[in-house]
Amino acid sequence: MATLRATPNLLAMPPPLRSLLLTHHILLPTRTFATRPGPRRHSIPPLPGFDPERPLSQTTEEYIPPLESTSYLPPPSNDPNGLPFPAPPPSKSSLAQATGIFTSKGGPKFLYSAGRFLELPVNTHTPEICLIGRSNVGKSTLINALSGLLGASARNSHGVVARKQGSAITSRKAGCTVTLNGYGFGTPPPEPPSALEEIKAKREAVVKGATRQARREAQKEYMQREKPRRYALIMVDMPGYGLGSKKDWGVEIQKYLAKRQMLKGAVVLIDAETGVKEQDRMVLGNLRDHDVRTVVVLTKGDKVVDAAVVEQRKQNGEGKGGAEERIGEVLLGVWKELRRAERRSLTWLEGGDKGWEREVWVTGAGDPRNGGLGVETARWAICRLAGLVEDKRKIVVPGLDVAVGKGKKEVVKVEQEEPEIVSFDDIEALVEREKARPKKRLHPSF
Ligand SMILES: Nc1nc2c(ncn2[C@@H]2O[C@H](COP(=O)(O)OP(=O)(O)OP(=O)(O)O)[C@@H](O)[C@H]2O)c(=O)[nH]1
Ligand SMILES: [Mg+2]
Repeated sequence: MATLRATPNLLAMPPPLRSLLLTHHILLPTRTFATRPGPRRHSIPPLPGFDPERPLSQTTEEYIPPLESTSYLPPPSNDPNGLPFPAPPPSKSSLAQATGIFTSKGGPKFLYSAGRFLELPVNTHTPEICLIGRSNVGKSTLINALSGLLGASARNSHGVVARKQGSAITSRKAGCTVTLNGYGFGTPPPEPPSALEEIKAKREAVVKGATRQARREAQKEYMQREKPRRYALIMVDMPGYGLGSKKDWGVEIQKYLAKRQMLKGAVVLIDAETGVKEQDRMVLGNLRDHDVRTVVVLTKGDKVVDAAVVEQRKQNGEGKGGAEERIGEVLLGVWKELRRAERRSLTWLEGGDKGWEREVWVTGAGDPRNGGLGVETARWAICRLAGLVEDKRKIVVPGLDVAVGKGKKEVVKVEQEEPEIVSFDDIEALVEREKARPKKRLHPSF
């Protein structure tokens, strides 16, 4: 908007300057500070049965639970149909315990962003779990959902707001996360009295040392002491592999998997829409080679369910459609890959302490209905992997007794698909290779 506010003053100016200043003042718009309304936000009508405040366990009447369960076990060998077995959920108190760890202290605390393994802060006492998966599979979205962000907010976490609230940045474009990002969750258990006593003694030695030299040494020791634990759990969001990833993705991640002292396990995310891909096979092989305990979580389960519902409605009205079957196919593919990877190791075994867990979890962290599909149980699965909750379930399969809880005897024997015949020479070569494998060494800074 042009303004003539300065014209009277211009008359007092020397004539050669008047035309110049007049042009400047009349033709150039001056800045006004009037407040303009911002772009209008569209309000989306809520979906039937959608209540963002409601936890997953309390479903509304209209809401159709999309799947029978959010975790599945491989089909028992006596099942003629060979369908994945829906596992019963953990107890409500156990789920609440896991949710408490992820959502206490008002959510996660963004701790660091490291481009290289050597840039990672030393961690000697907090259990650490890493999220690993192809680019765009939903790693960052899952971190947000685990920490309590609901559906749409978990997947649309961008810009300054996300940075301020410490949530993981997500994007539709593959290759969004390019560093190892650490997030701290929950309150740690109180330090044992002996640890507190030790710190007190070290502090006293700094003041009461007999000589100056002794006090200096005590000070050095006090500064190098192990700092008290600040979080119950640290989750590391990794850069994705495949499309949009950096060329040297593998180098730093391999170092991390081989040397990170407090790494309790890896959560491998697999897209429920596309299933296992070549790069996932490579990663399962890496986890096997480094004996990292592995849990598989399917992401974008909501999309599979939605596609199945749409198809069902087109054909003959309401219903869940073939969601269970579609997810089931992917699950069978996952177990097949895990068993294929297992064949090349003598230690990374099904159900083993350093192997892979047979229970696979289904999530749809970006699903706005009821705050995300399977998020609550995924929290529990991660806490179990970190050793923070105990599995007390006793799962009974008709005709078989399958116990998955800690310390219970495993009696299920699942038949291998595509049995592979291995010669004695091959077995001997495998044993030799295992013996020759260098022992896992700790990072020099630990
Ligand atoms: N419908 C649905 N969309 C999801 C889900 N999880 C992630 N998405 C979408 O998938 C896209 C990628 O999500 P990110 O969380 O950024 O994926 P990422 O694995 O961290 O990707 P990189 O950082 O590139 O490795 C985003 O557009 C999300 O909205 C889900 O469970 N359901
Ligand atoms: Mg990411």
